[in-house]
Amino acid sequence: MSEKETTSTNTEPNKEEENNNNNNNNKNNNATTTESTNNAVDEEYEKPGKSEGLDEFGIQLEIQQSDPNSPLYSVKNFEELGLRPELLKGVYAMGYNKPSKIQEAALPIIIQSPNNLIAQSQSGTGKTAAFTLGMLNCVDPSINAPQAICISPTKELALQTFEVISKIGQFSNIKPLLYISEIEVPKNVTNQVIIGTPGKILENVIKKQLSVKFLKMVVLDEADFIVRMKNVPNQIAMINRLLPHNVKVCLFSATFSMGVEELIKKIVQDPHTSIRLKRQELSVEKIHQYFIDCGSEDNKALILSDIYGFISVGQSIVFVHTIATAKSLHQKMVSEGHSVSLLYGKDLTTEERFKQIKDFKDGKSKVLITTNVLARGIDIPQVSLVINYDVPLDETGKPDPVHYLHRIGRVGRFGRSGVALSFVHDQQSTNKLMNISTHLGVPLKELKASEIESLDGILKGIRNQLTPLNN
Ligand SMILES: Nc1ncnc2c1ncn2[C@@H]1O[C@H](COP(=O)(O)OP(=O)(O)OP(=O)(O)O)[C@@H](O)[C@H]1O
Repeated sequence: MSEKETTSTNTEPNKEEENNNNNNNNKNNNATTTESTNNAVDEEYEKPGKSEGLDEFGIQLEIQQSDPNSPLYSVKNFEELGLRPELLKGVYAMGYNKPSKIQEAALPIIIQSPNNLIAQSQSGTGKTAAFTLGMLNCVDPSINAPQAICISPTKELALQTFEVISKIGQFSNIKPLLYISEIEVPKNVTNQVIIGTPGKILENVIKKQLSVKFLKMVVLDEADFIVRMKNVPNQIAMINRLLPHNVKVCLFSATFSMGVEELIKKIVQDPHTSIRLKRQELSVEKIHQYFIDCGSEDNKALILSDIYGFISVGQSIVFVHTIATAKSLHQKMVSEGHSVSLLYGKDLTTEERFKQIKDFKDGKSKVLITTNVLARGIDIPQVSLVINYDVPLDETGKPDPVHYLHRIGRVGRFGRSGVALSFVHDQQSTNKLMNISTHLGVPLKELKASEIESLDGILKGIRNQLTPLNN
C-alpha cells in the first residue's frame, strides 16, 4: 500500500491487512475463543427496568426510541423477535432495552425467512447486534463446526465484533473464534462462529482449511467496502461452489453506493432488502457538523494544537489522509504533552494496532490519530469529537461522501450527540468539502479560527445533553 492510506478498495486493504505478518511477535498468539459462562446467576441479567434510574442520556434515548422517524424506533420489543432465551439474556447483559429499527427489521428475516438479506442503516444504529444475534440464533450449539461466518474489513473491527459476540452470546454454549493473521488458529476448527478478515477467511475456505460443510450463514459487515476489495468477488464466486445449499448471505452497511449494486447482485441472489436509505437520510441527525478555514496547509497543525489547548472534555479522533501526516501530527501532539494513540494499517503489527486501539478505548489516551483504516465500524461511545484534518478523498482524489459519513459516524452512536469538524485551507479543499455537504444535503456550519475556544462549550453542552445547540 502506498504512503496514502485512503483505504480505497483498489489499494488492496485486504492484502495490507493480511500481509504484514512476516515478523510475528504477537505474544498472545493462541486462538482467541471464549468459554460459555452458563453458570451466571439468572436474576443478574433481567430486562433493564423501564425509566427506572435513567440518567439524562437514558431519558433522551427513550424519547428517540418512541419517535417513529428515528432510526432507533421500534414497535416490537426484543422478546418478540424470535430469539432463544439464552440470547435474550445476553441482550439484557448488554443493557439493551428496546431494539432499533434495523434490529427489529433484520432479525425476523434472519431468523425466520429463507431469504438472503441486504440491510442498510445509519452509523451507530445497532447493526452489529442485529447480525451477531442473527448468527448466534442460527447456530446449533451441539454441532462443533463452523456454522456462521462474519467477514469484517479490518482486524480492529473483527476484534470488536468478536467481543460483542462473546458478550451477547455468553449464556449460550457457542464458542466464537477470531480468525485473522498473526493469531494462531486451530487446524481443525470446532468453533461455531468465525469472525475475521476477508484475506484469511476466504483463502482458507478455498484451501479447505476452514470447513464450510455445516455453514448456515455468512455476514459481510461493511459489505459495500468488502465487495469492492481486490480479489474478493472472485474468491466469493469460487467459494460459492463449496457452500452447502441454503446458506444465508447477509450484507450490512451504513452505505451502499450505486457503484456496488452490480457486484452485490453477483454475490447475493434474490435478497430481501431491509431498509434502504435515501441520500438525505444517511447522515445522523445528532452529529453537529462544522468546518473551519485554517488559511493554509501549514496552519492546520497550529489550529489543531490550539483546539487541544482549549478542549477539556471527551475523547476525539483525528482523521488524516496519509501515514506521514499521521506520524508527524502524533509527534507534535506528544511533544506538546497530549496523550495520543496512533493507528494506521501499514507496517504496524497486529499486536501494536490492538494496543493502540485498546489504550484509546480504555481512556488511556484522549486522542486517536488515524487514517481511513479506522473510519468504519469502530464503536467507542465516549468519543464526542471527530476532526477531519484532511477532507476525505477517494482513490482518484475526488471528494468522498462515503468516507466522510463513516468517519463522522464515529460520533453520534445510538442516539448520542457529537461534533464533526472538518478542516479546509484553500479554495480547492473548500470546494471539495462543500461538494460532500451538497451531495449529502447537510449544511456545515462555519467555525471561525477566532471561535475555537467555543468548541469546548459546544462539547460540554453535548456531553450534558442539556444545552441546546443553535444549529
Ligand atoms: N438496542 C440497543 N439499545 C441500546 N444500545 C444499543 C442497542 N443496539 C446497539 N446498541 C449500542 O449502540 C452502539 C452502536 O452500535 P453498532 O456498533 O452496532 O452500530 P452500527 O450500526 O454497526 O454502526 P457502524 O455503521 O458505525 O458500524 C453500540 O455501543 C451498541 O452497544
